[in-house]
Order: sequence, then C-alpha cells, then structure tokens
Amino acid sequence: MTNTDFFIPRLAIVGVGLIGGSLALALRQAGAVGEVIGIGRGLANLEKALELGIVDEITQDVVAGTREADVVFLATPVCKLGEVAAAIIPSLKDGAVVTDGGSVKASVIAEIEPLLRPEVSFVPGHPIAGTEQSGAEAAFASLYRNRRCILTPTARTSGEALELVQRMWQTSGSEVVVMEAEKHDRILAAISHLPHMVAYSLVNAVGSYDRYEENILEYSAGGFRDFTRIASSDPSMWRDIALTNPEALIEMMERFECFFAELKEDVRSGKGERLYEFFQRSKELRDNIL
Ligand SMILES: NC(=O)c1ccc[n+]([C@@H]2O[C@H](COP(=O)([O-])OP(=O)(O)OC[C@H]3O[C@@H](n4cnc5c(N)ncnc54)[C@H](O)[C@@H]3O)[C@@H](O)[C@H]2O)c1
Ligand SMILES: O=C(O)C(=O)C[C@]1(C(=O)O)C=C[C@@H](O)C=C1
Repeated sequence: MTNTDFFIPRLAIVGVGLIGGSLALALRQAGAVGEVIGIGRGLANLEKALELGIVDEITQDVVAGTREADVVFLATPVCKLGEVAAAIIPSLKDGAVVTDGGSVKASVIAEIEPLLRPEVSFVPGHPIAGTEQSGAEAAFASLYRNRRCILTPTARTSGEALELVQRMWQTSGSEVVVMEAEKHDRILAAISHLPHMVAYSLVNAVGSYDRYEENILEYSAGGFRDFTRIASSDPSMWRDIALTNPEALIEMMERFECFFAELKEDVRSGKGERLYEFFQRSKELRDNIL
C-alpha cells in the first residue's frame, strides 16, 4: 500500500547487503517503490535477498539488471563503485538517476563523474547509519530512521535528480544534509573512520598481549565490548575506506596520537589534576551528543 506521494517505479540495487537491502526494505515499507531488482556477484546472497522479500528479481548481470531502472542505487564496497558505474552508464535509459551509499565521497565522484553522459544524472550520497554486520540478512527497514544522510552534489548534479534522491532518503526516515564532498570526507574521517582505526588497533594490541598463557579477551566486559563492537566490521570495507580517504584520515590519526601522547605523559608523571580535567572535558562532550 502506498502511504507516500513519492514513488520509484523501478529501483535497481547493485550490492544487496546491509546498506542496499535496508534502503529497499525502507522504501517498500513506505510503499514508495514498485519493482526492486537486486544485482550482485554472489548468488547465495541474492537468493537470500529474494527469500527475505528485499527484492522482486535478482540477476548477476549488472547491465541487464539496471537497463530499465528509474533509479540505480550503488551499494557495493567503495573500491567497486567506479567499476560498476563504468559498466552500466552506457546502457541506462535516458533520465535514469544513479546514486550511491559509499562511505567516502571525493574519490567516488572523481571516478564516476567522467563516465556520465547528459541523459544520466549522478547524486553522490552517504547514509550515516550502519552496523558491524554485512550481507542481505543484516538488512532491516528501520536502519535509516532518525539518522542523517549526507548528499554531496557537484556542479554537474541536476537539481531535479538531487530533489528525487533527497525525497528517497526522507521517505526512508532520514534527515538529509547537503554539503561538499571534501567537507564530508573530513567530517567522516573524524567521526567514523578514525574510531574504526582506533577500535581495530585496540583489539589487535590487547588481543596479541601474550604475557600469560591464556586469551585475555575472554575477560572483556562492557567497556571493552562496547568500545570495540565496530572492530567486528567487514575488513574489506574498511580497507577500501582507508585507501580512498587517506589524507583526511591521517590528519585525524595524527591528532589522536597527540592527545594520546599527552595523556600518556600525564599518566607517567602522575598529574592527577590534568587527568581529571581531560576526562571531565571528554565526558561533557560525550554527554552532550545524547
Ligand atoms: N556498513 C556500514 O555501516 C555502512 C554505512 C554507510 C555506508 N556504507 C557503505 O555502503 C556500501 C555497502 O556496504 P554494506 O555494509 O552494505 O556492505 P555489504 O557487504 O553488506 O554489501 C555489499 C554487497 O555488494 C556486493 N558486491 C561486491 N562487489 C560487487 C560488484 N562488483 N558488483 C555487484 N555487487 C557487488 C557484495 O556481494 C555485497 O552483497 C559500502 O560502500 C560502504 O562503504 C556502509
Ligand atoms: O554503527 C556502525 O557499526 C557503523 O560503523 C556505522 C558507520 C559509523 O561509523 O558510524 C560506519 C560507516 C559508515 O559509512 C557510516 C556509519
């Protein structure tokens, strides 16, 4: 049943995992989509998506699956987005809108924009929502509810296409924010990419500690587990993100190193007052997010 005046007759999702699958489910739940075609490489995952009612049709042929689509959502790992766009853009129908959900924007735009032709629009996007799980089975309809979705249009993005993609994310429950790709990449390096690097490092540092002949991770309780949930995220996704946003990420890693080095010095020299102030400032910033 349709409960919105926004409607996409034919939506193609390339990469029916957590992000692509959840968009399909959210739009279906809102009655905002007609047919959904799921395109991917792994047949087992596509069959699961069909069985779960995420998509109506599946194919491993990316050109055939996208040819008649009104909107194509690219939800593959970041390093595959350009390759997929190059394969499909020549055969998309006139007026088709391509958008993506990649976690990094400037490198994706640099790859995809030169491939465009006047009849096909591209709206770069990134839903700021996710979990540490992947694949179609991890998808759920409410993933984007009350989350932000950042769109990073360029001078070549048509206003009409931008509005359509904006409405698509709003229909999925998100608040849409528009900004430049470079600003997006710097903000995400700080708020998302750095925390993943820290979590992966922490688990490796603690997990390889071998002073005792036992696995000390088994002693982990709330603190360690809450902090490191994201270290269970897909390693190939995070390899791609690190490779495609290195400048902004290194800037944030260096900033983190400075804070950590100061903290270490204050611990070493027993500066209780400085430690208290550091923890207090951090607590206030963290408490204010909620
Ligand atoms: N997981 C998150 O928290 C999150 C949040 C926001 C954005 N993103 C971005 O969304 C994208 C997808 O992430 P995800 O978490 O849904 O991953 P996922 O692994 O759950 O899904 C990706 C899917 O793409 C398929 N795929 C890989 N290469 C392909 C190709 N060449 N052609 C077609 N299909 C291909 C995979 O088989 C998989 O089913 C990534 O670009 C990621 O950076 C992820
Ligand atoms: O909640 C998580 O598990 C996430 O990692 C989601 C998260 C994030 O860092 O917040 C991860 C990558 C994205 O591109 C967007 C969101």
